[in-house]
Amino acid sequence: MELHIRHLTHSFALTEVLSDINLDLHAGETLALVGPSGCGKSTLLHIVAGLLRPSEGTLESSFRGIGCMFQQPRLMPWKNVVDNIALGLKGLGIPAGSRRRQGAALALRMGLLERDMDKFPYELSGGMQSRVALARALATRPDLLLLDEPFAALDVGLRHELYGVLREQVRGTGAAVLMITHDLMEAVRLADRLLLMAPHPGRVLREFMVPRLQERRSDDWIYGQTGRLMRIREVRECFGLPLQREEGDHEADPTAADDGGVPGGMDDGVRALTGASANCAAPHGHRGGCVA
Ligand SMILES: Nc1ncnc2c1ncn2[C@@H]1O[C@H](COP(=O)(O)OP(=O)(O)OP(=O)(O)O)[C@@H](O)[C@H]1O
Repeated sequence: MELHIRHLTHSFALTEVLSDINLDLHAGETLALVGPSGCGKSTLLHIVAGLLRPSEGTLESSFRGIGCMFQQPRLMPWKNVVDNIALGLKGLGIPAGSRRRQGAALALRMGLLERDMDKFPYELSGGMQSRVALARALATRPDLLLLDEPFAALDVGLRHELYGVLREQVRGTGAAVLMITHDLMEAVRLADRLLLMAPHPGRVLREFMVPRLQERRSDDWIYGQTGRLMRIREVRECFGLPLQREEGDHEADPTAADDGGVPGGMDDGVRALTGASANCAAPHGHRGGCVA
């Protein structure tokens, strides 16, 4: 199962918000879209979800089931927690009793409590609503998950717990994940690849890969790799961060040897794949070559 996007462009009225987007996603892979507000990440996700038709370009997908979680939880106000989570299961022909059991089990995995099961969305905090929305996206065990800032409303403890739930689900189903996050550290923790997007119009500036296996990514390693990313000029410029170097800082080089002490000296740290189209002629999907 795979998704291929080629030369995708999208405009709202006369404003081009996405320009020449190329993207590949395969089963079992997690791809994080990162970039400043307004660079078109959600628009791209909506297009992949089939909610928007791109102005130009092609999108080919062989994924069969899509689970979505958008920025707004979009829960059904007249359904309680369990029924919101189990919404998609009805379409799969699962009987009501079993739907409720599966919905309740997922709610518990999301850290919700027995007493929350019958609550309606207006009775839930923002974080609880987003957990219900994430549970709903996972419930049908889709082979493609589209997640727009799924952990944004959660405290750090819950985040960690739900990272585990997502990882477990991906491992169990072999699903591909296309996720948006504003948190670079989260992207380094969860993704196999990162697409750095820039605005006006929204475009892919650079692609990074994170070769290290997720279970081997310790907090220290993640902090270190995020620090490396944050020192790359293009990343700083993209987020409007000041271009200053502190004494003792090294020029950022995402291909540099990993500082996590990998046995055998193998480098599995974050590394740049394709470069900015302006200064790198490598076609999309080319591995290696262009570095920061
Ligand atoms: N339905 C719409 N009609 C007109 N313009 C839109 C519409 N949806 C989004 N836009 C515009 O498209 C651009 C990209 O928006 P989008 O929500 O995709 O960005 P984003 O990168 O997801 O932002 P954020 O990180 O703040 O969520 C913005 O300039 C936004 O104003």
